[in-house]
Amino acid sequence: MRMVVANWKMNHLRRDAEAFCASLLGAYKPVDGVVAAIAPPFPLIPVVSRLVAGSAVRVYAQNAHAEAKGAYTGEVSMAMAMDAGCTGVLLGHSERRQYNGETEATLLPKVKAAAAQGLLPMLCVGETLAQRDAGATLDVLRGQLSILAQAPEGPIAVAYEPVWAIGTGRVATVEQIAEVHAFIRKELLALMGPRGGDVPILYGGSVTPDNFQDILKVPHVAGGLVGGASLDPAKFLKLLDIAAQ
Ligand SMILES: O=C(CO)COP(=O)(O)O
Repeated sequence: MRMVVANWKMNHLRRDAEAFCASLLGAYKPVDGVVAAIAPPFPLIPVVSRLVAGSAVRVYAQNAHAEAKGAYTGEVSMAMAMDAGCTGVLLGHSERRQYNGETEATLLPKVKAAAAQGLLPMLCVGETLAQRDAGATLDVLRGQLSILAQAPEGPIAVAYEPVWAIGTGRVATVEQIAEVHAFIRKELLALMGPRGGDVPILYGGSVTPDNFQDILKVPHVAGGLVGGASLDPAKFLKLLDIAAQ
């Protein structure tokens, strides 16, 4: 199975989402074994969900809270995300680790809450440039993945996004991706047992239609988590086409 996930981050207003979905759905031909998902900002989740209803396109949240409800001003629960039309949720994106203090301690309850709600948790991991330069990449990833030793039952996905490749146009080399994805697979098997072999591992970081084909050829790469290029429906469609090949 392959996945192409559009992470819109904090971009687009309703009119942009409407135009995007009109272009996408006008040309999108679902292919067995290729999952297409859009992760819009919270206010656009119901908008996009309504627009893609009846199509094969899935909607994910970019984050959600671990608690079921209560006095958490500004937060959105897993149940709310699902109620608005989501089937999955990104967790631990590097921007949330950087700006919102997400750590393994906050992420494990979120992974559990997502799974309990029936949302696909997609745990994002990745090293900074300083960590890579210090030779600490695999240690950092080992730490970020460690919470999956307590992974709940049910499907789970992982996205490897080297922080230095996000929004920089500086894509990781296929050798770098190959090394890390093989390492992540080994860790998942060690942490989760045989089902760690089935966890899709996506690559993210300056994915474009120009480099996606080569990235998908790397062993243990199950797709792309795409930021910038996913804002353009033509590019998102091209990425889906490439994933279908
Ligand atoms: O962070 C990303 C997706 O979650 C990657 O963003 P870019 O594709 O813009 O580098």
